[in-house]
This record gives sequence, C-alpha cells and structure tokens, in this order.
Amino acid sequence: MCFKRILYLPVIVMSIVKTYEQGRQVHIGASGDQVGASVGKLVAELSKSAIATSGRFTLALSGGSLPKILEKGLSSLKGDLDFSKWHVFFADERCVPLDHEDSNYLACHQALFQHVPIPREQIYTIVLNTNPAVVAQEYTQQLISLWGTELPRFDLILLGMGPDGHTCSLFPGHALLNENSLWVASILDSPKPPPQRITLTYPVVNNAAAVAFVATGDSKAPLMRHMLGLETQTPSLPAARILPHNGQLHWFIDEAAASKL
Ligand SMILES: O=C1O[C@H](COP(=O)(O)O)[C@@H](O)[C@H](O)[C@H]1O
Repeated sequence: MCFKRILYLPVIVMSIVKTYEQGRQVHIGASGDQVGASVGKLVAELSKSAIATSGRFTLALSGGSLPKILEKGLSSLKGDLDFSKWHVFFADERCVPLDHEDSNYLACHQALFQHVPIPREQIYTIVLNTNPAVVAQEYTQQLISLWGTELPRFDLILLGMGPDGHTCSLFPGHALLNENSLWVASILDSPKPPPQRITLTYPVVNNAAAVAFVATGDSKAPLMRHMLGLETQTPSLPAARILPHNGQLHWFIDEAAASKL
C-alpha cells in the first residue's frame, strides 16, 4: 500500500532586492506567491513599528490585482499582527455600492477583512452619493477624523499599476494629475470602467511614510524601466510620479514584470 504525504510548506521569502534611482527598493519574486510573501513581510514590519510608535497602523489599500496577492502574503502572518490597531482607507474607490462586484472594498473584504479582526469602524468606506464630488468631500472628512487638518501621513499605502501606467484612479493625461489642493478627488470619466470614482491625490500619496507598488505579469514589464527612473518619458506616467517626499518607496514585482529591466 502506498501512502502519499502532502506537506504544506510556507512560501520562503527569497525575493531579490535591488535599489534603483532615488532610493526605490525593488523586490523581485520568482512567483506571485513569493511577491505576496515579501509584501506581507513589509506590511507586518511596518504594522509592528507603527503600533509601537504611535499606537495605530494607518494603511491605504487599492483594488485590482492587489487584494488577492496580499491575502496570500498575510495568511501565514495573521496570528502575529494586532489588527485592532489598524485603520484602513482606500487609495481609490469606485462609486458603486459596497457589495457591487466593482467595489474595491468588496475585493479587500473577500481577500482580507473577512479573515482578520479589524474593527469595522476602522475600515473607512465611501458613502455613496449620486454626485462623486460629494463622495470625495465626505471621504476627506473621514481622513480629517483621523488626522485633523494636517496633511494625512499614512504609515503605508499599497498601490497597483495598470498596464497604461495609472495608479489609484490617476490616469495618463487626466486633469486630476495636476490636483494639488484636494486630498481626495472625484473622477467622472475614468477610461477604465466604472467611470465614476474617487481617488487620493498626489499630495496625500507622496506624503506617506511608505508606499509599496505590487505589479505582476507580462503586461507590466514594458513600463518598469520608466517606473524605476531608468527611462524618461514626457510627460511621466501617473505611477512614476509617486515619489514620497520623506518616505520609503518599494516595488514588489514578479519575474514576468521584471523581464525588461
Ligand atoms: O482600476 C484600478 O486599477 C488599478 C490597477 O489594477 P491592477 O489590476 O492592474 O493591479 C488598481 O490599483 C486600482 O485600485 C483600481 O481601482
């Protein structure tokens, strides 16, 4: 008789880490699981240090491919983290109900929130309104509830990058790229559906203590040299304009996305 023993081994974090222009830390994983494990490790480190220093961990999450990658990365670290101190916002959100399949909240709920004890009132969701500008104003008030009138400084913002170079809901060539005063802006004509969204703006994202992009797959490869400051493009693509003034910038990518570096 033959017995097969199945061993479930934790993904060993073995990303290659390189430093690129202006201090960008690039973590290249052999697989999506390794990328997730490396991101999870950073989230865990920053969560612990922020809670030790200030008693809370402020995080902004994105939608798209990010939530599922994060889910894998955090699964082995969950028992070690104090989720009761987490305050979670969204780097961008689509103006749809929270249970709609396009909602970034729903994607994060399915991948993360339903598995970990973050107090619901510390997950800051949009209040839907027919006017996205009102949604953005009310979301700004939620930032003010935590930071007051000081420009918010997130401990960590996790971002994705679309194959067109967009990040948050900041799209190439859009007027929102020049928004310098609002913290949260609305967009009515997103080229990627759904068209109505809200997004954090550059002043807030570039004020974070750490920003980490997660980008996997071939479709991201042609943009990576530009994103890492190795090739200029005029005007710069939206994701390439994320350079925290006084903070860390990480890129977590897989070998497919790194193939043209
Ligand atoms: O529409 C969006 O797209 C970006 C990038 O998504 P990805 O699937 O290419 O990772 C995402 O970061 C953003 O939150 C989302 O609203």
